Amino acid sequence: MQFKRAGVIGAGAWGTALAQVAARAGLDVVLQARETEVVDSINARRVNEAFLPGVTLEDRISVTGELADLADCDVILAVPPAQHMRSTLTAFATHHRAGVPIMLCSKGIERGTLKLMTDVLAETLPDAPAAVLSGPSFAGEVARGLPSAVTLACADEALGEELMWTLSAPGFRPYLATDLIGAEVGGAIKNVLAIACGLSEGKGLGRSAHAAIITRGFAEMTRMGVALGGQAETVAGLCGLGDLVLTCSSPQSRNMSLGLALGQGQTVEQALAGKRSVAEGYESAPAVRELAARMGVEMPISLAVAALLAGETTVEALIDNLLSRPLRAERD
Ligand SMILES: NC(=O)C1=CN([C@@H]2O[C@H](COP(=O)(O)OP(=O)(O)OC[C@H]3O[C@@H](n4cnc5c(N)ncnc54)[C@H](O)[C@@H]3O)[C@@H](O)[C@H]2O)C=CC1
Ligand SMILES: O=C(CO)COP(=O)(O)O
Repeated sequence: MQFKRAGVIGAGAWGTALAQVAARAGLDVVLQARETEVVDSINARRVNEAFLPGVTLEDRISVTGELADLADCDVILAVPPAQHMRSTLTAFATHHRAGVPIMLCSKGIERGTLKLMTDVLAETLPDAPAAVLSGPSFAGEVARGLPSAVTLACADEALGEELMWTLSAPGFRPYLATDLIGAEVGGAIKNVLAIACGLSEGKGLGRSAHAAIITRGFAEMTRMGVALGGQAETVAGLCGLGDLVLTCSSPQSRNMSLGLALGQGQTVEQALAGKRSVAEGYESAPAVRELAARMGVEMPISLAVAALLAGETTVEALIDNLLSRPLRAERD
């Protein structure tokens, strides 16, 4: 099978950037937006002013408000915020044709159910072949054509290979994997850890603390990935370590900048006020905390962030607590 027409569900920054990638890769692209203003803005000026200002969209991209307009697409990229993945896929179910693969491009764990996005897909569109696209990739950079590399995971190797070739574009390099769980876990947890890095930055704790959070955070991410049935080597790839390094290192990240604001003394409400864009770490932190308890996985940094976001501790107490944990072997 050769893919020719891609449907992108969700015209936030990342959905719009991925529409650019698919168009540059030679596909015709139908981008579905929830907001009429986004449809109008792209139709009138070829720009998604609300979520990805300053980037002129490729001619091959058409925009629609209707999921029904994606019914004739032969591959679907699902890019809503993770907490809306279930409702989005449920709404799309009547338009999905059997066998059309769904590539999950969102990063998070569903609150309440503690499910990964592949679980949500299996429950809402059980006949859809699943793939996961995740890695270090800021939407603005990707949309402008700057180079990036991501993990593309698909249990069906032949389909994965086809999707890899289909989506590769100048400057956009998908690397294949078969381990969907490993590919998903890193992307969900790195957002929580990026908030911790932002806190450290906001408090002026220095570069050494920053590197310690990334490294010990990576240990947390790996433990959870393996506990859920993923492979450590997948978590060590672009979708895990790679994305952790990116997201923890730039205030371009919504998650890191949320942590930065909290570290500089803002409340959670102040830091999130007026924001239309999603900080997935804020959304997933309670689920990560519950999952860690359920699976018996030690994740002190992630849990500390979850407690702070829930108003159960202060930034100062969080730092004191983490620094006074018992000393231990690094590999444990
Ligand atoms: N922005 C980026 O650089 C990257 C984002 N991602 C992931 O992509 C996913 C989407 O994020 P962005 O595109 O950045 O979003 P965004 O923050 O730019 O925009 C918010 C999105 O949420 C949607 N939305 C709001 N309420 C909704 C509802 N009730 N149901 C469905 N959708 C609703 C809006 O339509 C909009 O598409 C997230 O999981 C994010 O982690 C992944 C890689 C890069
Ligand atoms: O996932 C991302 C980069 O890979 C985007 O990070 P933020 O959601 O923190 O902006």
